[in-house]
Amino acid sequence: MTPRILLINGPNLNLLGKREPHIYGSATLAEVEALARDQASSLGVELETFQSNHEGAIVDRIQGAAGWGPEAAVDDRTERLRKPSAIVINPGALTHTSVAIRDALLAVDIPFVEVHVSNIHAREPFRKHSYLSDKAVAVICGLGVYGYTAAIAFAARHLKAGERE
Ligand SMILES: O=C1C[C@@](O)(C(=O)O)C[C@@H](O)[C@@H]1O
Repeated sequence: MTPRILLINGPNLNLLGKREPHIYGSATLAEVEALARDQASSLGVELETFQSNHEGAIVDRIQGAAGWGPEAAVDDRTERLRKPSAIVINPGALTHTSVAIRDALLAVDIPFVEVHVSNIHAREPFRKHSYLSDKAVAVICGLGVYGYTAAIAFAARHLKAGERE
């Protein structure tokens, strides 16, 4: 079965290209997702994308990846669970606050890569702490939106072992 990667973006990342372009660059989220989709298809993996400004919606989507909760991910055709082999997540500001997203990622037991467009260590002190980094397979920050490309390439190559039906 084709490996699947779930790309999640948190609050305000729908404003990529508009918000603080000197920090986040000029590419929009639609462009980032389109590039990620092309990259995934050339790597032979399926990609799902999800963005929300709401912590609970992100928790629901993560639970759904394991077939739990209101967003349970079931293949339309086969009705079988399509659990992703990896999650690539930029939780935005929730990185620095959300025990709930940490707990959801640990509950579903899907390896994840944490991505930040900016270098969170070169900004305000409160951005240095992440509730996810110690549980992430890898953390990428400061590469601009190329960070998503690097994360997907890594996930496709190294996290296929977690492949499940
Ligand atoms: O919204 C964001 C975006 C961010 O995750 C990044 O991609 O650099 C960094 C966070 O501190 C910030 O709140």
